[in-house]
Amino acid sequence: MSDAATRPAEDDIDSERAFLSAARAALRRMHRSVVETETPQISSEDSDEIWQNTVYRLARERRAEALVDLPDVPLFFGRLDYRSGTVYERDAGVPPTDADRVYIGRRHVRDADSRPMVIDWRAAVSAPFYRATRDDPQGVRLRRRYGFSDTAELTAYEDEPLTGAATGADSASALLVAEIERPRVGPMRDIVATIQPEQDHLVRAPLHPTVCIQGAPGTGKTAVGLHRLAYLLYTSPDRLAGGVAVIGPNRSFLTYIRHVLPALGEVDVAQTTVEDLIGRADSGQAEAPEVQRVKGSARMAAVLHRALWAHVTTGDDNELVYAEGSYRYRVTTSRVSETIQTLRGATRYHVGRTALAQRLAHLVLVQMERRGATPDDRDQNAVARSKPVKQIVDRAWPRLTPERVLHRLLSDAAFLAQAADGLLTSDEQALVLWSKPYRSPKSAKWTTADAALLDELADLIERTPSINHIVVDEAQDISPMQCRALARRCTNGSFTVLGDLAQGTSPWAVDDWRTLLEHLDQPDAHIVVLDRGFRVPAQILDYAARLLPYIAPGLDNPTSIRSNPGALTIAEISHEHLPESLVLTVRKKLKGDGSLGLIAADSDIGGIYQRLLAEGLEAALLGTTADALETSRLVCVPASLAKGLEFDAIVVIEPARIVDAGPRGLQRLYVALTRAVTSLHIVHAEPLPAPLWGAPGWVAR
Ligand SMILES: Nc1ncnc2c1ncn2[C@@H]1O[C@H](COP(=O)(O)OP(=O)(O)OP(=O)(O)O)[C@@H](O)[C@H]1O
Repeated sequence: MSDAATRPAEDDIDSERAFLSAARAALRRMHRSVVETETPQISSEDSDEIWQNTVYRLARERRAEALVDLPDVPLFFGRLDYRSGTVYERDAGVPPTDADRVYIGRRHVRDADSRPMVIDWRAAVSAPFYRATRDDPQGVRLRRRYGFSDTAELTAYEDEPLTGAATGADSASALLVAEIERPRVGPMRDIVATIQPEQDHLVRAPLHPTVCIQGAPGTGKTAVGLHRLAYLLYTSPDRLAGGVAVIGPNRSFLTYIRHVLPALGEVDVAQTTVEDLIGRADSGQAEAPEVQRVKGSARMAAVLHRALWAHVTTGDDNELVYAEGSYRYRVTTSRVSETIQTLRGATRYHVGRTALAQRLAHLVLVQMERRGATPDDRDQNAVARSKPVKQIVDRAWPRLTPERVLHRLLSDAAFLAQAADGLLTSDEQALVLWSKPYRSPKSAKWTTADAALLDELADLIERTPSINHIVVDEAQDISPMQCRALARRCTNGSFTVLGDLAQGTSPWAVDDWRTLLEHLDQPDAHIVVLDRGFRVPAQILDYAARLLPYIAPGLDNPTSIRSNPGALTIAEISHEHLPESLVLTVRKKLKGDGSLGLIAADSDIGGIYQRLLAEGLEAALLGTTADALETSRLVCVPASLAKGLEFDAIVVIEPARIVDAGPRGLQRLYVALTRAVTSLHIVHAEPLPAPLWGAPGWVAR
């Protein structure tokens, strides 16, 4: 597009600035009018009307909040020009203009006569801003993108005429590149001004079916997922009234992305990890990967189902005798057993328990009626709650908690063998069985994998409430049992699944999306690939892609929209000089703008951090404070927490130690190598992992 870009004339910039001021004034007027309009109060003692008053008041407060002008957020970022009369109808007597201009921004702004000044980017009218091309201009004659200073002052624009023949290979927009390369400080920014066509198709894809995005590092998966949610909340508020959530891989990542949705006007979205969503785990309770793998397998669902229902028994001495005055009503053991058999497994466990009490009561009531009595619902409930009925129910269908069932399963080898027969091998059973059982369910320390099992049991016992849409980021790392936990929280809803098979580092990491989508109960999901990288310059991305044949042979090498010949440097240093060389590198890098991330094996990063502090450098250690990414430009990142993050410059220390730190080490290294926006510097004393041998062509010593 740069062939068509124009250098803005000062006059034009002035008139655009004037329009921006006018739009700001209009927004202030809209805000004032909401604040000053009296909310109709229905004066009444009636609780419905009091409720209505509250709803009015809250809606007005929310509307007023949405109309606050944020001084550092530009009110619009783009413009579409159409032939006059294409978009707006002219009022009689109003002289025609040379073009219909549609300004696109983060929200609607209208003038005093209710004519639109700025259109919300999510409105259908805004779609051509992201999608129109010279081949398919959609009526657009010119697309204009604006550049702003950090204080939201309009400083530039870039024009792209869409009339005339396509010129073939367009290079990346200068404003897009400038936006990506704008130095980072703190949390992730929205990309609403520069969403690319392939991303826009995903952002605006319908709510159903589920969309699954396989994307190389830095292709914008997270950005797309968050913008898609903002879009869906705008276009389908009623269908999402039951709730939505964003699931991220860890709390540091959630802190990193937490401002994106609020900047897009969505302040009420729950953002959490799958572990926090499920709850129940004792944080830090470690477990061997091979045990986690068995516990995370979907076969465990059938084991748990059997284990739970094994508690429902018929027995030989279940005769029910209900006494009322001098009368005795009897229900025989075989009748009781038959009732239990019909109910067993037909509903959730606790519903079945209540139903059993009611059915037994009903059998007693039938006898009362036969005797000429006319019992009603109250009598039925009294019998259901009576001691003889309760005794039978407690014996045949005991009250259970998920913890009680799982405690028994993981401590009682015979019970496990019975529940897991034909589902888990004896080796697998031995793996999951506790070597030193906890004394009681209360004293048990539950791991992350146990939490998903408890959640499964909880749902078998009582239905889990469901919401309407879940965005799952870094989904490749989620276990089948965790997928089931998500699926049951979104029974009739849909998902946006984001991930990269090459970045799978958990013991459960999948190597195909269809399997994971089956566990999420979304077999009809659309799988879409994003392979145009925005974050990482080509030199770094190509180098990291040397790992792909080893970690994800089915994936093609990604491409990058940016090239920077000096982006990658590698330094081999002796063990002895490495710490000192690292400090020098850090000092040098800090002279530039933006953020600097140091990534090393988890066991090494603490020492590196201490060394930097001892050298008087101001650094933060990720994972120790919630706001590490905001308090310092220099952040030490344990390799296991690097996922999803990005920094302007990255230093990766001792790649071989990152690889050797545990299973899926090459995948962890791939994540570490792909975090840089501008430059990646690798420092090592130990030999590099074999796939990285051989000079990439720009090695620094
Ligand atoms: N259209 C765009 N305009 C501007 N910046 C973009 C665009 N798309 C992506 N980016 C930027 O590229 C970077 C990478 O985006 P994002 O984190 O969403 O990628 P990802 O695919 O989730 O990466 P990873 O797999 O490494 O987590 C971010 O800084 C994001 O803002």
